[in-house]
Amino acid sequence: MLELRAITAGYVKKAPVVRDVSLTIAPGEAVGLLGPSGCGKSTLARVAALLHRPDSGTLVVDGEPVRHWRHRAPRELRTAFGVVFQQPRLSADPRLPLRDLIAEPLRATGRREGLAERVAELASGVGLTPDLLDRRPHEVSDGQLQRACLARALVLRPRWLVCDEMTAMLDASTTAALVAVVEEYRAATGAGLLAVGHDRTLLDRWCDRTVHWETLAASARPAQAGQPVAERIPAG
Ligand SMILES: Nc1ncnc2c1ncn2[C@@H]1O[C@H](COP(=O)(O)OP(=O)(O)OP(=O)(O)O)[C@@H](O)[C@H]1O
Repeated sequence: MLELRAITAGYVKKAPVVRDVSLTIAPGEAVGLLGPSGCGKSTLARVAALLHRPDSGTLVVDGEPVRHWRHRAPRELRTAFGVVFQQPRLSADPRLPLRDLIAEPLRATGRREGLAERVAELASGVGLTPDLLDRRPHEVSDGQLQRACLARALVLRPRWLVCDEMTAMLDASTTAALVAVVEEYRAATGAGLLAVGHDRTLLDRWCDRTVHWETLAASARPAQAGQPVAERIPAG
């Protein structure tokens, strides 16, 4: 279970961009998060993935309240999350060939055994041909780089995936391919998913339910009769 309880977070102490927001994702569940640009979706996603410390509120991961974020978080908790961002070029070291980019988390956590095989298996899974693995980010397309970033997010076999507008820059066929990779991984491992986006149709198809930003702050307070706190839309 991933529980964001009454989270307030932002970048300037007295002007939080996320105020009193609560959201719970059940084990294995896929939740889509929709909302207008600039409302704070990415900030909340970063709190959920241990990348941004909230000003107040509690994040509970699989029953454990989180006390530390970023490099201070315990490694086993940090590696429970795989994160993919909207702009792969901002999250990829431009010096690394794609094979090293994908392997980065394995090296950083000292898991070198079977590294080459794991990278090859994931690269093939996300649709990267072997010749692309020797190229650096500036030598591949956005879609190819995003495939590598997704492989990197999966390489440590996370229990939770946070996809923050993962497909916003991509065409329809690459979008479908990346969503299929995420869903295959989730089917095989039971990982839960928070998918942030603007494309309601995509999120409705992809996720078990889609939540609207406007309803999230209300869910921190007792719901009033007749007031929906989240919208459940059947997948497909
Ligand atoms: N590093 C930062 N420093 C200061 N302000 C920031 C920072 N990152 C985001 N913000 C501000 O916080 C607010 C929420 O940003 P956030 O990226 O969480 O929104 P979002 O809902 O994900 O938007 P979008 O859908 O456009 O990606 C915005 O007003 C943004 O300008």
